[in-house]
Amino acid sequence: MALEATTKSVNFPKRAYVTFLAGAGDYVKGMVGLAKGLRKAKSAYPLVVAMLPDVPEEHRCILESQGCILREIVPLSPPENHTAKFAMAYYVINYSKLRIWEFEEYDKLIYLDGDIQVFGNIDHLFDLPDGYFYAVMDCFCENVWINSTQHNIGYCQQCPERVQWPAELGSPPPLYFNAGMFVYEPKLSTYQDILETVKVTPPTLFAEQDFLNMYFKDIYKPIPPIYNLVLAMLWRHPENFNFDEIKVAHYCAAGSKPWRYTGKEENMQREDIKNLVKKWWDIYEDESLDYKNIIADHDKNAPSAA
Ligand SMILES: O=c1ccn([C@@H]2O[C@H](COP(=O)(O)OP(=O)(O)O)[C@@H](O)[C@H]2O)c(=O)[nH]1
Ligand SMILES: OC[C@H]1O[C@H](O[C@@H]2[C@@H](O)[C@H](O)[C@@H](O)[C@H](O)[C@@H]2O)[C@H](O)[C@@H](O)[C@H]1O
Ligand SMILES: [Mn+2]
Repeated sequence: MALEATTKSVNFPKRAYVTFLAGAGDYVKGMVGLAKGLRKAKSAYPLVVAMLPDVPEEHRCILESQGCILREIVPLSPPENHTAKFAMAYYVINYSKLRIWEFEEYDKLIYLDGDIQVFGNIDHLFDLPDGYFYAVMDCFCENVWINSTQHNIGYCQQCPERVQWPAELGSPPPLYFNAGMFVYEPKLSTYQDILETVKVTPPTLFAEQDFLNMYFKDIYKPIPPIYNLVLAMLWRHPENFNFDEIKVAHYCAAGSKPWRYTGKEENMQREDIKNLVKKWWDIYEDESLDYKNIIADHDKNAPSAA
C-alpha cells in the first residue's frame, strides 16, 4: 500500500521524443530507423510522430507496429511571400513542424528530424535546466547556404576566427542552431504566440529553422555537436568534435539520406559517410529491435503473476 501511495503521489515528468512526418514518401523509413535506434540506445521514453493528414494508412500502421505514438497535426503555412526563395523548395512543409508546441501533455520533449539516428543514449538531455531552448549550432559552409551573407563572405560560426565578421556589417549574427534536433518545453501560450508571429514573419531561406532561431534567440543555449552532427561537419569542421563520441547523426548532407543513398553525390564516397550509412542500415534491418519482438521478449521474461 505504502509503495502504491508513494508512486501515485509522485508526479513523474512526462517526457518523449517527437519527430515530424509529411507526405507518402520514404521518410517513413527514417522514422522506423529512429524508433529502433532509440530502442537500441535504451531510451526510457516513447517516440511521438507528429504527422500531416497526407500520411497514408499503410505508413501509420508501420509506425504503430514500431511502438510510435501517432499525433495527426494540421498543416501550417508561412505567410504568402512570392519573393521567398527557400534553400530547398520543399522546406515550406517544414513550417508544420511548429505544431509540436501544442503537445502540452508533455513537460519536456526532444525533437528529432526523421533523417536523424540516435547511436547513444541522450535521455540525460531531458534533465537540462528548464526555461531554455537547447540545440546544436549549424554550419554555413555548404552550398545550400549560397544565398546567405555568411556563406558569401566565407564566415562560419563553427570557426569565427577563419574569416572575421566584417565591422561594416555590424555585429556578427547571433548563434544559429540546426532545427533538426532540439530540447524544448511545449506550452500552449508559446504555441499561440508562435502562430501569431508566423503570420507576420516573412519566410526566409531556411523556413521554420530561421523562424525558430529568431523566435528563441534570447533563450537559445548551444549543446555540443555530438548531439546533432550535421554530416557536413565531417569535412567542414572535423576539429570541432570527436567522431567516436557522436551520439546523434543528422543525415542532411546532399545524398546522405541512408534509405536513398547511392554514393554518387560529392563527399558520399568518404569512409566516415559509408560507415554512418551502414550503421543506420544495421539498425533499420535489425529485427531484434522491432517493437513486436521487444514486447515478446519482455512478456517471456516477465515474472509470472503470483
Ligand atoms: O517529404 C518530407 C520532407 C521532410 N519531412 C520531415 O521534415 C524533416 C526536415 O526535412 P529534412 O530533414 O529533409 O531537411 P534537412 O535536415 O535535410 O534540411 C525531415 O527530417 C522529416 O522529418 C517529411 O516527413 N517528409
Ligand atoms: O526547413 C529548413 C531545414 O533546415 C535545416 O536543414 C539544413 C540546414 O541545417 C543547413 O545548415 C544544412 O547545411 C543543410 O544540409 C540542411 O538541409 C534543418 O536540418 C531541417 O530540419 C529544416 O529545419
Ligand atoms: Mn533533417
